[in-house]
Amino acid sequence: MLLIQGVKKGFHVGGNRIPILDIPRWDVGRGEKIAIIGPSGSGKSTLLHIISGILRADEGEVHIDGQALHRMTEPARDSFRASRIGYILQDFHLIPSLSARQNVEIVMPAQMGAAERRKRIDHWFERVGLGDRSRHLPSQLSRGQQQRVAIIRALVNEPPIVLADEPTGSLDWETADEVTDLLLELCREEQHTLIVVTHDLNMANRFPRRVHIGEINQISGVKRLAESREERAI
Ligand SMILES: Nc1ncnc2c1ncn2[C@@H]1O[C@H](COP(=O)(O)OP(=O)(O)OP(=O)(O)O)[C@@H](O)[C@H]1O
Repeated sequence: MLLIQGVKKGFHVGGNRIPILDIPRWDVGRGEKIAIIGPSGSGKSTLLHIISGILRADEGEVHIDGQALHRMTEPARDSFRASRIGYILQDFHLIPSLSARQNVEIVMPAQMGAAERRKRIDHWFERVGLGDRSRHLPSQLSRGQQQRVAIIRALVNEPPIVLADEPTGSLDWETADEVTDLLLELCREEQHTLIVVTHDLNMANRFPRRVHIGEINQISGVKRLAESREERAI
């Protein structure tokens, strides 16, 4: 479902290229649920950005669901992301002036009829236990409830792959556990592939597969520093 091959990514800072990712090959099967763990600055978010097409790798290939992301133009990647990838962030990124249900509705296909849209939204809000809250503004919801709305928004278009960057990072531990269980449950029901980046070992331990970023990425912090020094010396 996901294949990354020969991917390299670096950032230019002050005239030097700092290598961040060097991934010979990483394969993820359809429906897998994976938690990626590893130290701060080791490239976990950068990896998610490359999988989602927000960032382009300097070299290498990214295939999702049979599509070659690395060959797409930026607008094509944007539209692929909108329709085929669910993305969940630590800070929810809900639009404050829209109700919870409107925050979901804006990502749904424009050609879908109003009645069908309403039915799907009602179903999802019931499913995550927010049946009576869908007309509330984000500011009227708790953080855990806001993350549930963000989860609906990520899943409502039935993307084959769901990516989450620290989805429990701003929740207390009890709410974090609830949100983790809900996310895993929904992704199991719908057979989504789920890749989560997290510092929360409690969250990671709930996943059937945990991967340390060092198993995927050949560049460690020490190597990164050494390589940027070498490049500076040339
Ligand atoms: N746009 C950018 N320009 C320069 N350097 C960047 C840029 N984005 C990320 N970096 C650097 O790339 C490295 C990896 O960042 P990334 O956010 O992927 O790490 P991470 O493992 O997700 O960290 P954390 O766990 O703290 O979120 C860091 O050293 C960061 O400073």
